[in-house]
Amino acid sequence: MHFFLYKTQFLGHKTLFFRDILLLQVEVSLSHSFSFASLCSEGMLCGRDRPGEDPVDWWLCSWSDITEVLASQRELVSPEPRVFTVQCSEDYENHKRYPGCTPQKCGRAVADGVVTREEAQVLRRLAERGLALAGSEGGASILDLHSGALSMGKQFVNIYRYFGDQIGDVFTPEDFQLYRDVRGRIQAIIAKTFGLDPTLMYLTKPTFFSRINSTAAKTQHDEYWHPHIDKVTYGSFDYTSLLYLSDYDSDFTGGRFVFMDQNGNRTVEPRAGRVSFFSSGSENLHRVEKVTWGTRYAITVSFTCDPAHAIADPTLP
Ligand SMILES: O=C(O)CCC(=O)C(=O)O
Ligand SMILES: [Fe+2]
Repeated sequence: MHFFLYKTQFLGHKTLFFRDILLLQVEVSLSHSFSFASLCSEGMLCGRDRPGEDPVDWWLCSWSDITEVLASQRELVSPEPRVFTVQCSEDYENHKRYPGCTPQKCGRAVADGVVTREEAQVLRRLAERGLALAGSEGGASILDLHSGALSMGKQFVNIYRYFGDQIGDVFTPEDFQLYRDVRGRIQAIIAKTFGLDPTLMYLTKPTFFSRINSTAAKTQHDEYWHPHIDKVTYGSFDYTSLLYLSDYDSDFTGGRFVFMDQNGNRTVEPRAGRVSFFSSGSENLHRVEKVTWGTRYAITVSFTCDPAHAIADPTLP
């Protein structure tokens, strides 16, 4: 159950986190003709929080727990992606527009025909070797081949600097070629699905491998499960994609990806070789369920429309 708080003074909105609960604070001006029912939309249960106590009214809302599976691990979504259109949020209006790239059509899609399971296995082994060099003390570790960031204990090190000469024994030029090739195919399918010019989309940071297991979090970096909006969390993102490198239910349990819509949850079950992609604004609020058993590998591959935020493909030093 997700709880939302509304405050009666419309000055904007912000999202706050409290443990696993997302608090969405919407302030509505008293002069604004305001019907609470219009905020408390479909599927939500609302009530007044601490009535009479606060000079400003707070409303506590819970969103429905109805869950729809957009793609289960067992099915193969191929050759065409399965596309779900959603209305774009206003997030993009506060940013410079880049014709041919800025989302005009928003939504989410799942495609199993872009990356083969064999390719996913090669990338997973790459992630396993890289992350075996260090890793977080908590349950979530990352490896960013672009910046070199690698989780180590409670912090990060630069894998290229820290492991210098050893890097050639861990990654091969063929691994990096596959990584670049796969990111190009993901870029192409996002462009085709959303009607974009692929040459006007740029890879952005962070783009990283993740390894998640059920070990308890030791620092905030390990808390991957909070609901979030990628454009808010990471700034430059316009399109997010996830390439899954392991299978829900056989390699790990928990760890499903959840879109948190106003009228319920919509999940994508990870499947090795599955690419899930979506526009990065608040139309795609999401979270990852806690992993309860096993190890989950994925790559977050992010794209921006702003050339100033572009990053280059990684190369071996
Ligand atoms: O690994 C996933 O399924 C999602 C990760 C995510 O939400 C993110 O990297 O922003
Ligand atoms: Fe995310």
